[in-house]
Amino acid sequence: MKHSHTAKILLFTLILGLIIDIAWVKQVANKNTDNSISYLVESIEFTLEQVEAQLTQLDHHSLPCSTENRQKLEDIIFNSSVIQEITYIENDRFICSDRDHNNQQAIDNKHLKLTDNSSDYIIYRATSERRNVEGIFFMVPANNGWYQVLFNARYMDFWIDELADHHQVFACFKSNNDNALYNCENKSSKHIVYSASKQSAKYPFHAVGGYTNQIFFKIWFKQLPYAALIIISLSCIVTLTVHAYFNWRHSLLNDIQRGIERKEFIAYYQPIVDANTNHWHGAELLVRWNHPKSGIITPAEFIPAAEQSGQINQITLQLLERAAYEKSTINELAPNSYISVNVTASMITNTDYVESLIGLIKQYPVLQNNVVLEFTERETFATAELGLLLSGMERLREVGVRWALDDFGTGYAGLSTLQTLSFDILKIDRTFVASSVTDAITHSILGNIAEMGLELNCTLVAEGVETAEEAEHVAQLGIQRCQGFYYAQPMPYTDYFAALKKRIKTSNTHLSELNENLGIPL
Ligand SMILES: Nc1nc2c(ncn2[C@@H]2O[C@H](COP(=O)(O)O[C@H]3[C@@H](O)[C@H](n4cnc5c(=O)[nH]c(N)nc54)O[C@@H]3COP(=O)(O)O)[C@@H](O)[C@H]2O)c(=O)[nH]1
Repeated sequence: MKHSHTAKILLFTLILGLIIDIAWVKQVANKNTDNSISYLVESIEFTLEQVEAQLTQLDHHSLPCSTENRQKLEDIIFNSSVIQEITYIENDRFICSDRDHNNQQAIDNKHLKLTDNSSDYIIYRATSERRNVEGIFFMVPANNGWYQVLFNARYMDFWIDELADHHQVFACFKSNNDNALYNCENKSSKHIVYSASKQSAKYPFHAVGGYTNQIFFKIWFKQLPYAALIIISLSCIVTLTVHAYFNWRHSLLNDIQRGIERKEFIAYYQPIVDANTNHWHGAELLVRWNHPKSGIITPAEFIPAAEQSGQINQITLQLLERAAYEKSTINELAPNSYISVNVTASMITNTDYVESLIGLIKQYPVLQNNVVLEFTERETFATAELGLLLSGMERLREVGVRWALDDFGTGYAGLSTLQTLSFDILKIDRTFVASSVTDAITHSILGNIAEMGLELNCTLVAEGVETAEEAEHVAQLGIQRCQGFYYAQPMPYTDYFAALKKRIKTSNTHLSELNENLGIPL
């Protein structure tokens, strides 16, 4: 991998890390705002509840302005640092307060305007003419009038300001008729990124809070050193991993290419067996890489890379060419047996590649009428490609190729696709075979798959048969052929040839007779 690519990945991951960090901080700040606003509303509610509780403890059977009650009002004020005065009001007149007794003074019009609704509680901010102070007036209904509690507005402003600052939000408190109890215009007027509002469940006020650009960047800068450390570390790890992966992949692809040039890819043969007679009808060729340093390498380690890079096309041609030589020897024992080779659907939609397969089969007549090509149902049959696939399959049929659908039952091919492509063989995926013995549902699915395959006039092969029980089970369902470890593991050509020979010898039958038996047509 080039250095410039490494630098680009590093830059990309750093920018991505920063974007994720900003999104994350925003997410946290939004959540924090919602919680903070709830907390602020609860704090104010708690203060008001405490005052209200003290007022309701007063003796309402006696007159609100009795000496005893006024003494209690004085005690409430004495014990509070924020309440400046409590006045009892009736018929729009001051009746008494903690200080004055029965002065019957009329309430200022300004207050009257705010107290003309019928709520249980009233809260507003105004200047007290009598006391010449600015305050928050909280009015609690009592007897036939109201207790008017005067909170020191400056103290409340300071307190709310501190709470908001501590929670890193701006906060405003407003009465329900939008009279500001705590004015935060200066703080919230500009560039609000997020705001939320919460209504008090009990008292007629609500809180609005949120954060501006300025607050957001303050929060963001505060966490930046830690975030930067994490972002830089993760970016380095991701870059190094990607770098290592591409280097590994690059050297794997180079190695595969070298393997192709030196013809290191060979086929292992796994017999395909008659479910009733145990005769070997043919074999599936499974590729192995005979690596000069690592020995035999299984397909899982190189097929995905080879398929992605397209190198699988060359490998398959080499495998078939080698199989042509091997098949000519096998023909001495079983001339009618077939070999089954894995291809991908995309190979068959590639007309040039189809022509090279045809050329190879024509070059080696031993392959004609003896080759089955199989591709997996897991590959999606895109509708646009179905036509190409069909014509590729037809072209290859002309040189005697038969078609098998691998992993049948696990993919997306619908009935109409199966009918259109008209496979000769359906290979039932091993997952259905394995659990059909123990699981009743899979058992009936396997039965249905078998029925469907037979209706489509296909020869059925059960894949992955591992036990005698599974083999018996498969035969009972009318599945004609089996493949799996119960019969034989995939093996090198020489072992396969020796095993085939041994089977023929021990059967104590004439070789010519056997050849006829082995070659049961597809
Ligand atoms: N495009 C190509 N793909 C190929 C080629 N050769 C193989 N492959 C695909 O690689 C996958 C893995 O193959 P492999 O490791 O060889 O495994 C095969 C068998 O060993 C295994 N198998 C067979 N019987 C049993 C069994 O009883 N139990 C069990 N657990 N596994 C068993 O199954 C694999 C064969 O699968 P399938 O092809 O679906 O018949 C595999 O997907 C191959 O397709 C190639 O040349 N080209």
